[in-house]
Order: sequence, then C-alpha cells, then structure tokens
Amino acid sequence: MTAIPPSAKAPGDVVLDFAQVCAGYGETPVLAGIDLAVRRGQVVTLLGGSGSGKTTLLRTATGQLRPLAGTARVFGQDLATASQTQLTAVRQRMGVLFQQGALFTDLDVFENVAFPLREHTRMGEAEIRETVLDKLHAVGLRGAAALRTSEISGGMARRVALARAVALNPELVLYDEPFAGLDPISMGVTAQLIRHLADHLGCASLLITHDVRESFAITDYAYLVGQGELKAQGTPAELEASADPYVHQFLHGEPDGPVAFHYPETPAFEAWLARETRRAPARKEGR
Ligand SMILES: Nc1ncnc2c1ncn2[C@@H]1O[C@H](COP(=O)(O)OP(=O)(O)OP(=O)(O)O)[C@@H](O)[C@H]1O
Repeated sequence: MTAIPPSAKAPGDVVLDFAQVCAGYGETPVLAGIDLAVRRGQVVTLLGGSGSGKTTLLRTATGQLRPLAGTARVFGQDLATASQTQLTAVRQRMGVLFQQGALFTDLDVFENVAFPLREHTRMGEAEIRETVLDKLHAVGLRGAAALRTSEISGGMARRVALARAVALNPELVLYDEPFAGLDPISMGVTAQLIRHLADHLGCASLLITHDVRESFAITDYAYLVGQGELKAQGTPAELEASADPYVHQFLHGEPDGPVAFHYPETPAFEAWLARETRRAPARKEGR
C-alpha cells in the first residue's frame, strides 16, 4: 500500500469521515479497514475495479448499510448509532446521483427538479420556479425545462438528475458512476459540472468511478480500493507517480498484474459446485 498521509489538501471541514470502516452485507465484509475523509469544497474520488465494493461504501455513507465495524460519520453524526430521524436529517443535507439517475417518467424536466423542493421545503411557486431554473441553468438545461423525459437523451437525463440531486443545496454530494454510458464529450461535460458544482455550492463531493482519466481531471484527492481493502490514496499526481504495481496496473488499464480479473471462488462456490456435480448424473438418469 502506498503510504501517503491523508488530507494532503484540506480546504475545509471534514464532512464525511470513515475510520477503520468494515462494510458489507449480512456478516460478510466486502471492504475492511477503510479510512477516508471528504472535506467541504473537495472533490474526492473513490476508484476501484468492478465488484471492488465502491457502491457498498456509498450505501454505507448514506446509512443504507450500517458499518460492520469501525466508525462512519457524516456531518459528525455516527451512522451506526443514528436513529431513523437522525438518518433522515443527515440525508436531507446530502444529494445522491444514483448510477441509473432514474427520473420520474410521468413528470417533465422542471417537475423532476422541483420534486425535492416540493417534498422537503415550504417554498412558494415563484421561489420554486427560480430555484429550479437556476439549477437547470447550472447543468446547461434551462431551455429544456418544459420537455418530457421521453424527449431528452440519456446524457441530458443524467444532467437533469444532477440538477435534482443538488436542488436542496446539499453540503455533500455522492456520485455513483456518473460517467457510465456517456459519450466522451458528455463525460467531460459531466466531470466539469461536478467540479463547477463543488466550487459553486462549496459542497463536499465523493465520486465513485472506475474512470481514471475523467475523474483525475477534477479530483483533489483519490482513494483506490481492491481485494477487500484500501490499496492506495493520494492526489492524482501522487498516484500517477506511484511505483506500486497494483496502482500502476489500475491507472494504466493493463491486463496483467496483481489486479484480479476473476471473482474469487469461495467455499460457498465450492459447496454449490459439488452439489451441482452430484446432481448432474441424477438429472441425466431422470430423462
Ligand atoms: N445486496 C447485496 N447482497 C450481497 N452481496 C452484494 C450485494 N450487492 C453487492 N454485493 C457484493 O458486494 C461486492 C461489491 O459490490 P459493489 O456493487 O459494491 O461493487 P462496485 O465496486 O460498486 O462494482 P461495479 O463497479 O461493478 O458497480 C460484490 O462482490 C457483490 O457481489
């Protein structure tokens, strides 16, 4: 693991703070010993291969999954011990752009962005109109306000979802694979938009992706996870200069090296295979 001290860049207060977090499903940890911090105004990237546990960490940050061990704090609130009311209060200060960025198909673009304002504030119509148009302007889609969701492209839909995610001026925005399925220009535009929103709103941003190029163009600090642990951390320049073979292979997309391609064959898989192998002749006889 590359030994680089955390918080190489510290522009503001810590908004999200993981200390030795172990995250996973049921009793099974996907990632263990995760130390991670995101500060106000910072764009932090969490990199990792397919299935490395990035979404699992995001679910832990939203309180959807409780940490199996360690401490996960958002706005100083310990998520492991938070009541439902406290979790709701934390989530109201947080915007999440989900991988699918699902919009409500029965609402037009304007109403999609207005939705959280109508749900969580007492704003009047004039203030809602002004806020929604301002957020749509920030993502370059003010002129698309009246369009139905069936009339916009996939890339535009992602930007509308982004405008909706920041409608309540969140202090923390979590992005789950914001570049997935976008063409190179839309990717670049989305990346600049994430940076712009972080600078403009002063929010803390955690970007979950396996796209090194796009994320490094806008990132202050990055973490690389793999093989169930934190493999490396640092500024993009520090990671690019790393001699660690795992970091080097991941950053350069090389097919050979320590980054595993195969999903591990667990004892549960071996037991399933033994059962299937025993059943196969019986199936044949039964024919
Ligand atoms: N609901 C679930 N229950 C049990 N295991 C799960 C669940 N969701 C994901 N996993 C497992 O957790 C591991 C990490 O998955 P996760 O979705 O966090 O990875 P990821 O890094 O986000 O992957 P990708 O980049 O492919 O989206 C995988 O081995 C996956 O099989």
